[in-house]
Amino acid sequence: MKLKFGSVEENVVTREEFPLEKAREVLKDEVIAVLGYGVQGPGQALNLKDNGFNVIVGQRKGSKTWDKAVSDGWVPGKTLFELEEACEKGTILQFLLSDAGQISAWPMVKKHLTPGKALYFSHGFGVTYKEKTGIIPPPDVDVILVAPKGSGTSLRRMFVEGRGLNSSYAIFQDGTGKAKDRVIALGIGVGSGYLFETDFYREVTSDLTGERGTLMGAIQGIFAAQYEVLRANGHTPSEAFNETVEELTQSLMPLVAENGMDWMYANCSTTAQRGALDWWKPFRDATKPVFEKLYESVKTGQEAQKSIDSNSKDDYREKLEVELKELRDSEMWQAGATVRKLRPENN
Ligand SMILES: NC(=O)c1ccc[n+]([C@@H]2O[C@H](COP(=O)([O-])OP(=O)(O)OC[C@H]3O[C@@H](n4cnc5c(N)ncnc54)[C@H](O)[C@@H]3O)[C@@H](O)[C@H]2O)c1
Ligand SMILES: CC(C)(O)[C@@H](O)C(=O)O
Ligand SMILES: [Mg+2]
Ligand SMILES: [Mg+2]
Repeated sequence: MKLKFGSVEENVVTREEFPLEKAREVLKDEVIAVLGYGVQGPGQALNLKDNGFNVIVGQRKGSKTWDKAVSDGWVPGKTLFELEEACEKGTILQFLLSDAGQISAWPMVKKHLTPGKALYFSHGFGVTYKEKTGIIPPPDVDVILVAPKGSGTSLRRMFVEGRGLNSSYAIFQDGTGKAKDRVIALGIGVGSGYLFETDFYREVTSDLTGERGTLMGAIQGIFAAQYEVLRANGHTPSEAFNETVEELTQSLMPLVAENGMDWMYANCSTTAQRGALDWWKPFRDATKPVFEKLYESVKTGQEAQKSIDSNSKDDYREKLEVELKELRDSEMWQAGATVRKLRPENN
C-alpha cells in the first residue's frame, strides 16, 4: 500500500496486507537455505522455521557456529549441511555470510544458482560494489533483498515477544517473474514489522551511514566526549556514566521509542526543556559536517573498500581484538559493566 510519512508517500507492506498464510502459500514449494549462522543467520532461520517454512541451514562444519546451530535444534544431515550441500538443496539461497565472506564463497554459490532459483541478501553490499566483490548473479535467477533494520539478535527476540523489527525490501533482478511475491513473503516470514521499499544502492549507502553514524559510531563518540568532559571536571564515574548512558538507555530512550523526542521535550522539566531546546541546533551544526564527510566516504565506495581490505587480512581477528579491547577497557564501559550489575533486575 501507499502510506504518507509526513508529506512523502512511500510503498510499504504491512502484515495485515500480506498475512503469514499468504507468505506460506507463496513459498510452499521452496527450500529456503540460510547460508551462514552468525548474527542474522540464526534470527532469520529460526523465525522462518517457527513460522512454518521449509528451512535448512548451511554452515562450515567444525566451526563454532556449526555447534551453535546444532544447539539451536538444526539437525546435521537433515536441516543442517555444509555450505555447498545447502546451496545444492536450496531453491532460495539466503546469502548471510559476512559481507567479506560472501566474496570468497561466491564462486561456489554461483555454481548452484540454476535457473529459477532466488539469491537473497540482507545488505546491498555485494551487488552494489560488484567491481570490488565480483558478485554478478546470472540473469535467470531472482536477486532480492530483505534488510532487517536492526541486529539479528533483536530480530529473534522481538519475534519471540510477538513484536516485529522493520525491514527494507528490494528487487535487483526479477529473473522468474515471481521476485515480488518471493521477497515480500520472505520479509514477512523472517518476522519483519512493516516492510518499506528501497533498492540495493540506497540500502547499502543508508545502512553504512547509519551504523557509522547515530546507531553506533556517532553515539559512541558523543558518549565518550560528554563522559570525558564530566570526568575532567571532577564528576565520579557513577555520575558521569549515569548522566551520559544509563539514563538514556534505561529511562529516556524507551519513552522516546514509545512517543517520540517531541513528546520527551514536552514531558521533562521546564529547566531541561529550555536547555535542550537551546542546545540541539549547536550539536546538529557541529556534527553535520562530519555526517556529510561520512556520507561522501560511503558514496565513493571508500567505506566498502576499507571494510573489504581489513576483513580479508590474515591478522584481521587479532587486530580487531585490540580495537575492541580499547573500548571494553575504557573507564566508561568498565563503569557501565558495574552499573549494569547493580540494576536490581540483575541481582
Ligand atoms: N549483524 C546484523 O545484525 C546484520 C543486520 C542487518 C544486515 N546484516 C547483513 O547480513 C549479512 C550477514 O551478516 P552477519 O552479521 O550475520 O554475519 P557474520 O559476520 O556474523 O558472519 C556470518 C557467518 O559467515 C560465516 N563466514 C564468514 N566468512 C566465511 C567464509 N569465507 N566462508 C564461509 N563462511 C564464512 C561465519 O562463520 C558466520 O557464521 C551481511 O550481509 C550483513 O551486512 C547484518
Ligand atoms: C545491526 C546493524 C548495525 O544495523 C547492521 O547494519 C550491521 O551491519 O550489523
Ligand atoms: Mg550494516
Ligand atoms: Mg543496519
